[in-house]
Amino acid sequence: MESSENRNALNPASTKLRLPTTYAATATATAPTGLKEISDSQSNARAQMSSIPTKRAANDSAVAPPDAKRKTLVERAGEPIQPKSQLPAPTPTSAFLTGTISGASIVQLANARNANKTTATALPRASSATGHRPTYSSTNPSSFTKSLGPSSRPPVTGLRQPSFNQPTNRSRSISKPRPATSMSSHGPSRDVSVAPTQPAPTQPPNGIDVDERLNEVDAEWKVMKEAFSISLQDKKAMETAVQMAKNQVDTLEAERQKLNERNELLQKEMDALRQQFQQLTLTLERQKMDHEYQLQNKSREHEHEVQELQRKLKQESERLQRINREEKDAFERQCRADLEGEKAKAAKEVRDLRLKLGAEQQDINKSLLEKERELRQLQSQLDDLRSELSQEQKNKRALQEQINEMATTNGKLEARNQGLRAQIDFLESDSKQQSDSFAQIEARLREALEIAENAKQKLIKEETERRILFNKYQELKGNIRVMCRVRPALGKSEGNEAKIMFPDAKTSSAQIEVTGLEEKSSFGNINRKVLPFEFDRVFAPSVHNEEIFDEISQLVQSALDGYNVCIFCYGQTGSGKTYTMSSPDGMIPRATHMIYDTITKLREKSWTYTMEGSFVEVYNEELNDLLDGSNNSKKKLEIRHDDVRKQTTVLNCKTVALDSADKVEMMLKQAQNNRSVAATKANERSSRSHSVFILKLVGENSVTNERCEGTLNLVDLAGSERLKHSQAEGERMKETQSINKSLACLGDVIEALGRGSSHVPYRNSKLTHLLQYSLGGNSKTLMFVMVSPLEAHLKETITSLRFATKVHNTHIGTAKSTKKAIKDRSSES
Ligand SMILES: Nc1ncnc2c1ncn2[C@@H]1O[C@H](COP(=O)(O)OP(=O)(O)OP(=O)(O)O)[C@@H](O)[C@H]1O
Repeated sequence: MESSENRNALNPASTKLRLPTTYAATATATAPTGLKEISDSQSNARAQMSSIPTKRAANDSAVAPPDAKRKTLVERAGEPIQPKSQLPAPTPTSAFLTGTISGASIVQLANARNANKTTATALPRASSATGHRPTYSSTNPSSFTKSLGPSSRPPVTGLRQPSFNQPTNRSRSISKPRPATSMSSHGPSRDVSVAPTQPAPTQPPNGIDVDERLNEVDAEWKVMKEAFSISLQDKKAMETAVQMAKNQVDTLEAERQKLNERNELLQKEMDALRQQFQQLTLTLERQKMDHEYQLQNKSREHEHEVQELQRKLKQESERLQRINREEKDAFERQCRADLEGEKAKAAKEVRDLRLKLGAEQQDINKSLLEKERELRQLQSQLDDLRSELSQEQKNKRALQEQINEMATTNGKLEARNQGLRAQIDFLESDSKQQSDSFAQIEARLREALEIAENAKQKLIKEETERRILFNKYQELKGNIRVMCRVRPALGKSEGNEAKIMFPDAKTSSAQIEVTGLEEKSSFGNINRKVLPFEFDRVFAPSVHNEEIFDEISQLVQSALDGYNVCIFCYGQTGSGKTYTMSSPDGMIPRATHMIYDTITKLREKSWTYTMEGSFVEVYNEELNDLLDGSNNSKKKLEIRHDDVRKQTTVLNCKTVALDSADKVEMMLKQAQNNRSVAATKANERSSRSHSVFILKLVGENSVTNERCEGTLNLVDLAGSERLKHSQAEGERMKETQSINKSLACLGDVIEALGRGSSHVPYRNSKLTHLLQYSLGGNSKTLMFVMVSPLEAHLKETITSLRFATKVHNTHIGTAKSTKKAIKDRSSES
């Protein structure tokens, strides 16, 4: 792509305009690149050229302005060199100017020319004015060329003719031959033009010294010659530059031509394209019209098609609706037929089922009869087992007697052995008779030992059998048993006693009848209902703890046999729970004493037992260790269950190894002190928490390698009185609410166990969570419902008895149905 500068340079018009100022442009270094390159090759000329315009300018200012038509040196340099014959005859002015281009001599010559123009006589005046004498002798300024020729040279009188070829001493420097270049570059006409510079020696009229004049002329000549030489050099450089410019112009002209041609071509192409465009526009217009026409046609066609399709669709839709209606009718007919068939089939099935049910009903009745028979058999079995048990107990006693006998026999034998040994010693020195008697004695001794060993083995076997039978017996009695105990009135200060009927000691009845509160009938009569309640056993106020314990000792035995046993006392405040459980002759001390005795006896049967006790309370749904007196360092107790061993442990709870009976008493005392006690209006010193005495029993038999792990839980529940009755407030009210909630949870758990529910809500309260493995399952539970004998407590007594009845009705075993029947009667009455 060409730059704008180059494009300008290539413009012929601009080039033409610039050409006259080439030198000035060169001096200011703004010439086009082509020119600059050319000038660079002419370094010498360029240096001189640069000075030329300055000189010329100086001359122009000094010399009169030239004729307007006259061409400048540069212009003329651009002109082609004409043959000599064509050259115009140089005017004196031009010849003069050609010879004197620069320097002060030119000014002088100009002055001289002006002087010549005016008058020939003015020359001396002018010379005198300038201080120089005129160098021209010619009086005809209009024919300057003629004066240059040798022929025209005027003769010099009395003077030696100056010769250019033979210079005199004065003009030695001038007469030196000019350089060949200088000479050769100028034609002969130039030589001719120089000739007029030789002044014709004239004799001045006023007698001026000719030699002096000649010297002056020589000097002037010399100056002129030098100026001429410089001018020639300038001319040559200019010619070269002009030539180059011409070349450049030619090149540019050629370029311009090319560009013109190209421009024309492009113009033509543009015209062609314009024509093409017009044609295309026309074509497009035509095509557009065609398309629009086609589009309209298509649109019309599509409209027709759409109308056709809509018509077809309508027809198809009507056809499908018709088919659908027909199918629907057919399907409805089919469905009705099927329904009728199904109905008939179902009626037949109903008839069959009725027949079948009748048969099944008969079967059920039969099986019911059979069950009743089985029940009777079981009852008789139970009786048999009971008799067996009594028999076994008799056997046991007999065996025990036998063992005792054997032990005495063994002692006797031992004594006899001792005697025999003495006899042996005595008879040691004796003969054969002595040794025979000794052998006899030894054999008898072995026999006696063998009998003793057999008796022991039999005893162990009997013990195992006894355990099995005992457990069966316990199971038959029911795994949840409820007994009722009514405490005696402590004095008249307590108030009137309620009317309670107890069972006759001679009968096996376990029914208690409580005469209820006064009720006013609709006729205004005052009635008192008699409310009967039946439990596994009822203890009258006269019954002591000893007799109570006799009843529960079997459960303690079960704990020793490896069962989890839970005995708890339930009842309102002051009904005798703590008395029954923790008094000095209560269940806890008696149980531990019994356990000690049994453990000691069981040692003979190769059973070794360890016993650990802990005592905790549940207060406001929080577990507290009753054996840890230091309240500050109390750690939070956590319940952990071992699902495999069915055992419960309380983390961070103090456990005491009960290796002596004294430790139990100490433990109970400490627990009593630590137990949360608070005063309520219902009882002066009332326990407001549930206390649980946990006895862990682990037994191992070294002979049979048996191991048993049982737990005995003796629970003293908090008072069960209702919130309204207790008139508790603030903290007491919170305690009472908490107690009631946990007792309700206990009832729910027992109820769920009785129903055989898959989910037993043990976790609903801390108490039931703690006793999880001692309530239900394979464990044995006994609940004592404690009753106050006072009239004032009658309402609470009835509530407690109803709760206990509910628990009692969850009995598992053969007695359950009987008890249920009794319960139904009681509720009816
Ligand atoms: N069988 C009984 N023979 C003699 N006195 C009894 C008998 N039962 C309870 N008592 C006495 O009755 C009072 C209240 O008994 P106890 O403290 O055992 O009641 P409680 O139900 O444990 O009350 P709380 O739940 O408030 O502890 C005590 O003085 C106790 O000695």
